[in-house]
Amino acid sequence: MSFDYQIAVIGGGSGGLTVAAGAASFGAKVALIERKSQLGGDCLHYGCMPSKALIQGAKEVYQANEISTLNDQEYDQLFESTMKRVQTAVQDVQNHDSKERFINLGIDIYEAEAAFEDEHTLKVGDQTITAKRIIISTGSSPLVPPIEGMDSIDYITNESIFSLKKRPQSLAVIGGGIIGLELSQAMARLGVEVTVLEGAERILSKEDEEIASTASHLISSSVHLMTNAVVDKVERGENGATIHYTKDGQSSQIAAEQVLVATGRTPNTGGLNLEAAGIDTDKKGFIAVDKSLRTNKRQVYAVGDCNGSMPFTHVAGMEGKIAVSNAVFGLSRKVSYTKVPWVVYTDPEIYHLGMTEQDARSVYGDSLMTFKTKLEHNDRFMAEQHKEGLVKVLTTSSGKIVGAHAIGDGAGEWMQEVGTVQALNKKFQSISNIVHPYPAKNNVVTQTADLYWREKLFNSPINKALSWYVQNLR
Ligand SMILES: Cc1cc2nc3c(=O)[nH]c(=O)nc-3n(C[C@H](O)[C@H](O)[C@H](O)COP(=O)(O)OP(=O)(O)OC[C@H]3O[C@@H](n4cnc5c(N)ncnc54)[C@H](O)[C@@H]3O)c2cc1C
Ligand SMILES: NC(=O)c1ccc[n+]([C@@H]2O[C@H](COP(=O)([O-])OP(=O)(O)OC[C@H]3O[C@@H](n4cnc5c(N)ncnc54)[C@H](O)[C@@H]3O)[C@@H](O)[C@H]2O)c1
Repeated sequence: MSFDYQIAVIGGGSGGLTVAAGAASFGAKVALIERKSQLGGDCLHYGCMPSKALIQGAKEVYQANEISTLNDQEYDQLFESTMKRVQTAVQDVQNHDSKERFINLGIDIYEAEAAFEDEHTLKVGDQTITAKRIIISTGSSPLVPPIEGMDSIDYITNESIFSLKKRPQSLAVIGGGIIGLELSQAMARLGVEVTVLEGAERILSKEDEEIASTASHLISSSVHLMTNAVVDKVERGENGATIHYTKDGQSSQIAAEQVLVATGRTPNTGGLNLEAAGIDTDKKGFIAVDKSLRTNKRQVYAVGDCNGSMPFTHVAGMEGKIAVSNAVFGLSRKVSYTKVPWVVYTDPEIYHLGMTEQDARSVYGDSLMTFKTKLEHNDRFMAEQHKEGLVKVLTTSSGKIVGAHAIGDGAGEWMQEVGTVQALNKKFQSISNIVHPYPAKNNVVTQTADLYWREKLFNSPINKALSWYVQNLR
């Protein structure tokens, strides 16, 4: 049977663009179908890029306010200029992810919504195309919880917050996960009164408990954080919305000019007509895949947010590369998430790799080794007076890294050293032998690795023999 294309990719975001460019560079005939007029997906338009631009702009406003207290008018102006800067940043990256770049790679781009007719055939607008293999990378959208009255208010999500033109006086954020906290802190720094309502016991429930509790303490200096706060109902208020919630059995309410919903993600599968191809989804509607990223239909793969694995851009990229090897070369490369880090871009940043202490303890019990350094014990953080935070690395007794976590100024950058060592299958203590420039922030990682030797030597017979040698023979 002949097909129009060897590979058809549905979705022109982080995952889809990796697959399309990779497959084309190996000589495959590729179709890329994206329903929006621009490529780039959520990360570029409503996610990573605008949020990081906003966070940086807000940080500068915060620093300006530390030097000289800003008034309302100044906050209004700075809010507007920060939002313009966000759009400029997105446009800069957009230029890099232009359609021309992909057309020049020999890819046929279709601007249309794709829907399956069968496992090799797609309806693409008013055309029909066939492909030997199809890779779905349709991403995800904000999951809006079924709270009474939600339809009656003009709530915002990550898809609309970056288009705000005017500074709201107040913002209620439903959800204290990564999106909720990154955006809450940035908005608070831009002069907005922010309240986070988190239904669970703690914010950042995927983070190590000690790290999340440090984050909670630090972020609560600018944002009002409420945990165990279950939103029961929202309604249109005089100037915005009224949010009714129950906290510790007590009903209460707050008013806010804007309400941001940040309560998780739902896959973009609605218009795909997966049933026509007989493609299975899991209970939450994410596309079910095996470790080779294949769906139950062997010629169809799914990568990125739509498969529900780990909703991060670098994961969509990693999965995209594996899907290219498997779909183009017929390999059976398997995906593994054990060495995938992430960063929460609050200030200070949070670095996360592998198991939390709670999870690792349940797997390794008393043999788990925990090495911790508070940033207040490191010269550079002392010098800069950014002493809040800590590093925590979890290893087996032989030094194999099973988890690494940190909260601190720039942690997303300097902690990756631990991730790199883990990816190279080296032991944590090997970092001790690498000379680091003084006083780079990553010295705190070396300090933590030194603790491994201290602990090992302290408990070992070699240490006792050495002490005897020094005391008696030197
Ligand atoms: C506020 C926010 C901040 C974030 N920050 C970070 C961060 O700092 N670091 C990080 O790693 N991750 C971050 N993420 C997550 C990251 O954005 C996603 O994990 C990533 O975009 C997923 O890539 P994807 O290719 O799966 O989906 P997307 O990039 O969303 O691409 C999917 C594309 O498919 C298209 N599409 C959908 N259905 C169809 C169809 N039927 N036909 C044709 N086209 C279709 C969509 O229009 C879209 O362009 C953030 C997310 C949010 C919301
Ligand atoms: N820096 C980054 O890499 C980055 C930044 C932003 C987003 N992301 C990705 O996007 C994903 C989605 O982020 P998110 O913050 O939406 O999801 P999340 O799962 O991190 O957090 C959602 C939070 O909302 C709470 N919640 C759910 N329903 C609620 C309700 N009705 N009332 C109150 N609280 C409620 C949950 O308990 C949870 O704490 C993340 O998991 C992450 O992978 C990554």
